[in-house]
Amino acid sequence: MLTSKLLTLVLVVEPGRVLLGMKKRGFGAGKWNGFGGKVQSGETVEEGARRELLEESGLTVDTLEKVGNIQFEMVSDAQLLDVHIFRADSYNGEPTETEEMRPQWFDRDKIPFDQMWPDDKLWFPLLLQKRKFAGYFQFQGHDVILSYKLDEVEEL
Ligand SMILES: Nc1[nH]c(=O)nc2c1ncn2[C@H]1C[C@H](O)[C@@H](COP(=O)(O)OP(=O)(O)OP(=O)(O)O)O1
Repeated sequence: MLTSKLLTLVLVVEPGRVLLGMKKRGFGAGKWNGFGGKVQSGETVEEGARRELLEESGLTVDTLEKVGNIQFEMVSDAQLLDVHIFRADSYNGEPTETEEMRPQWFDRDKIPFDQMWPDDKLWFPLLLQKRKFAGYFQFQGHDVILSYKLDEVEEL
């Protein structure tokens, strides 16, 4: 049976640019990504998102907007990754390098999709346009998408 692991991902967006972090270790190391990780027992998904954002970037946010939910299946792994994606349009603090992530701003038209998870280029345009989405991606390894479904939704 497929069980699933709850994960968060936060994208901090300013009018012309997006903050990404270079993942220095663990799952997805070597890729630019939003900030996030596993939801711990006893916390809500949003609490987990705020905690991971602070741990990985040094930032806090007043408002997190739920923008996406994607399930990832890695073939030969019995556990689905259930990733809840949030957008923050303002933040407090200064982006700070941590043991896990090196933050860097990218202009909206220079997002390094070739150094990101390959699904990101499909849903980033929706996130940047403040549209909500839900999806499912089946991966072989970390670079090949075998199949996927991605839909814009009204509510998450
Ligand atoms: N295909 C994908 N596209 C994407 O954009 N983000 C993904 C992704 N698959 C996973 N992620 C995100 C979700 C989450 O924010 C992060 C993985 O979580 P973690 O950082 O907790 O993993 P680690 O194994 O490094 O955890 P720790 O051992 O707790 O540090 O990668």
